[in-house]
Amino acid sequence: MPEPRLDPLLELAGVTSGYGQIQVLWGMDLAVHSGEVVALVGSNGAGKSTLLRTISGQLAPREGTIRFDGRAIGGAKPDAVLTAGIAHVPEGRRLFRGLTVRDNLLLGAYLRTDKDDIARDLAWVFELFPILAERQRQDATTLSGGEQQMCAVGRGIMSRPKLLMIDELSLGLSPRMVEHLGEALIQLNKAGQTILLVEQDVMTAFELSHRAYIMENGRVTRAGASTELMADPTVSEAYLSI
Ligand SMILES: Nc1ncnc2c1ncn2[C@@H]1O[C@H](COP(=O)(O)OP(=O)(O)OP(=O)(O)O)[C@@H](O)[C@H]1O
Repeated sequence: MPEPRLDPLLELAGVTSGYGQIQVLWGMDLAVHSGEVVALVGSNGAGKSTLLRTISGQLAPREGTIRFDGRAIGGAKPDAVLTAGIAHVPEGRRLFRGLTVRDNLLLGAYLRTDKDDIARDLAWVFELFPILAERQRQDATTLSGGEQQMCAVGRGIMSRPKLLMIDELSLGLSPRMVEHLGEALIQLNKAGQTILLVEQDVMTAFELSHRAYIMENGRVTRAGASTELMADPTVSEAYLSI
């Protein structure tokens, strides 16, 4: 994996967020540097998806700041966040029924006008996931679970994001498929893509990332280099056995 640069591309400081009366995030601090893969792990309900929704503009932070690429983006609408360069691959893939794989992928580029580059990026997605090229005329919702995840990640890539956020890469997939997707993510990162990965499978998360944050009840409880967290007995006792 390439060495990350030092300037934070994404920086959260003291972010609180939630739904109506329910507060989920309680002062989140987090940084992602250009070139890094950063994993966010933690048990069910820790607030990982809520954090991604708060970054991508589906939820507005109640307190704290979110800076991306040198600008404050906290509270910006989803389209503005996407235009600023953050793509969010949601949990559950959310592909559009009645649209082909190709059209679902092209939807990721709906805010772009650079036709030649869009064609080049589509070819790149097909290089990363050759099965999608084979199935490009098929209704995307008839793909297998793993292929749907490839299509969802591909749709994220099609916005040519500076930061690609993926919620639960491995959810419901076979170990072989998770390995295949993981290899594609490593290839993507080697090509320069910065990635923030939410992942319940802690081993997969550590293996794919440079650094990781462990979240519990809406707060960061541990953070560090993934290799160090993996080797830490208190972490392995708490997370790697489940
Ligand atoms: N739309 C919503 N309305 C109200 N509460 C919600 C909503 N979505 C999530 N929550 C609550 O927010 C808390 C955090 O959920 P979130 O999905 O962010 O956790 P998570 O860490 O991603 O968990 P999981 O790994 O199970 O997806 C949970 O208590 C959940 O019930």
